[in-house]
Amino acid sequence: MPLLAMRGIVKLFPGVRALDGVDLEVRAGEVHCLLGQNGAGKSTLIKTLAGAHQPDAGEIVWQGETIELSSPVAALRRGIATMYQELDLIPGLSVAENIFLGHEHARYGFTRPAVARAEAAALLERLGHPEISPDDEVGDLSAAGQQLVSMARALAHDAKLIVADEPTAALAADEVDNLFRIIGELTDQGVAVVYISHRLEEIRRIGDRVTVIKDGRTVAAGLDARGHSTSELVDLMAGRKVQTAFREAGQAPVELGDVLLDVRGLSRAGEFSDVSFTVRAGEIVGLAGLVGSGRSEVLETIFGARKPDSGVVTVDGKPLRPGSVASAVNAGIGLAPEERKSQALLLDMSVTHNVTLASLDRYSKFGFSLRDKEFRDSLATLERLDLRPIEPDRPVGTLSGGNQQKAVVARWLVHGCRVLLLDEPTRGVDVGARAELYRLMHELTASGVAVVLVSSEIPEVLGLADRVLVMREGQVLTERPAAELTEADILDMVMEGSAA
Ligand SMILES: Nc1ncnc2c1ncn2[C@@H]1O[C@H](COP(=O)(O)OP(=O)(O)OP(=O)(O)O)[C@@H](O)[C@H]1O
Repeated sequence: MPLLAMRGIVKLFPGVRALDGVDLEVRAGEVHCLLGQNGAGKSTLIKTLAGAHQPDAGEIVWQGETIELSSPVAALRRGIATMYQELDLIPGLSVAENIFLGHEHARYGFTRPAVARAEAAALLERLGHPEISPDDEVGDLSAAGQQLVSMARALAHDAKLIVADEPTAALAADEVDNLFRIIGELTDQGVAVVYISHRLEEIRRIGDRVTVIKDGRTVAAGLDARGHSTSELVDLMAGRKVQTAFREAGQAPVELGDVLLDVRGLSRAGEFSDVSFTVRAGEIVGLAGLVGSGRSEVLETIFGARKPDSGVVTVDGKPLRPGSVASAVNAGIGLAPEERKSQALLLDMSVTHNVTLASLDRYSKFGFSLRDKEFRDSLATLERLDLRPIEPDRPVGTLSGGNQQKAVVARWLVHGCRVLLLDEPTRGVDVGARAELYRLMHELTASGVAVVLVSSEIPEVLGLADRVLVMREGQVLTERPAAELTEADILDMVMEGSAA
């Protein structure tokens, strides 16, 4: 008997059939991977399982019994715990309070804080992170720390099934290893894990079986994860052949032009110090390093969103006004930031409005808005990135996570900048759309755009960049042509701090 059987699950949103009869069967003790393109319905399915969405049709059979999950607490009480993409912890509460929230011993957190603290500390120790204090406020923890609290909460509720939705997206390599170790221990104890990730190599590493969904339907159920090649899985997800090379065979190398962007001695106390590099027209410079090494802060400072304590940024030899986004944008700099929700998108506004946000003056010449042009340009870019559903008037907040990320990147592609700063552009983006993004980046550099790329996926930095700066704790450890570095070199440097 499977631990969980979801059968014929249907979920409707206004105008969208997000799930159109999905089946999923999970056994105790397995890592069951859920694969699908952006917008396929993965998050909707697991929100149904977590009690956050009520299905419009279908049944959920849990340990042989048909059940209804009326709320996340109801699911948690049954032993179904979820770690969402956007973590569902309560920032104003402490670690211990979050862990025991909704627990039948909830009184622990509130009336017997000493017991709650001791149990929370024991759970965090078991998860390999005794340095996280039960009294810390959850909102102050890093993404990895918050995820551990979610995991501790699952353990506190004796979860029999843990759903992890892209848990590694915000983690550094050593944190990923720790997470996989914990997952291994849990499955050895009979806990099942439903695992969602766009990083297919992770599925090879820890997956037992795979279910593939496409357009809200199950297209392959319970495949043996190791019995199928990555390209077979990708083809099942996409329903077509997908080429995912960083560079295409026969693609001519881009001729580099003059230095476009020059960053000299840029420092911000507590974030990064003395960062210097240049980017020539047509060049991609990659910033490798762990989450928290200062890479995003460097990009934001170049963009003027943070003011440097010292240092200068010049474009075409002209210095920018420090701390002025207007000065950076006027000089042709664009930043596609990493945290799409908090920094980049106006969630209630339409897709088109969000994509054209940076280019409004181009489209409103002579005081009237050139709606048709705006519409055509953004539609063409979004079609290339395979935005789903391709409905330009839909509020961007109703798109799936990966599709929101595509909208952020599309904004700067439509805007046509000369220096493009990309912060984790492929986070949460499926393999097919990644391949298209890589092609677009190549076209941009071929037309003379200079690109600075931050990515936590080292193969991506090595595959795309001409030169790589390796950063650790706000310092640049080394700057080398990508061809002279291997993944292992970079990992050694970012973990140990030794410059190769
Ligand atoms: N609250 C909502 N309102 C309207 N439509 C929604 C809502 N939530 C999801 N959808 C739609 O449901 C479909 C499935 O989205 P879902 O987030 O489940 O995809 P996903 O497979 O998790 O994608 P990703 O890999 O990008 O995270 C998409 O078409 C999405 O736009």
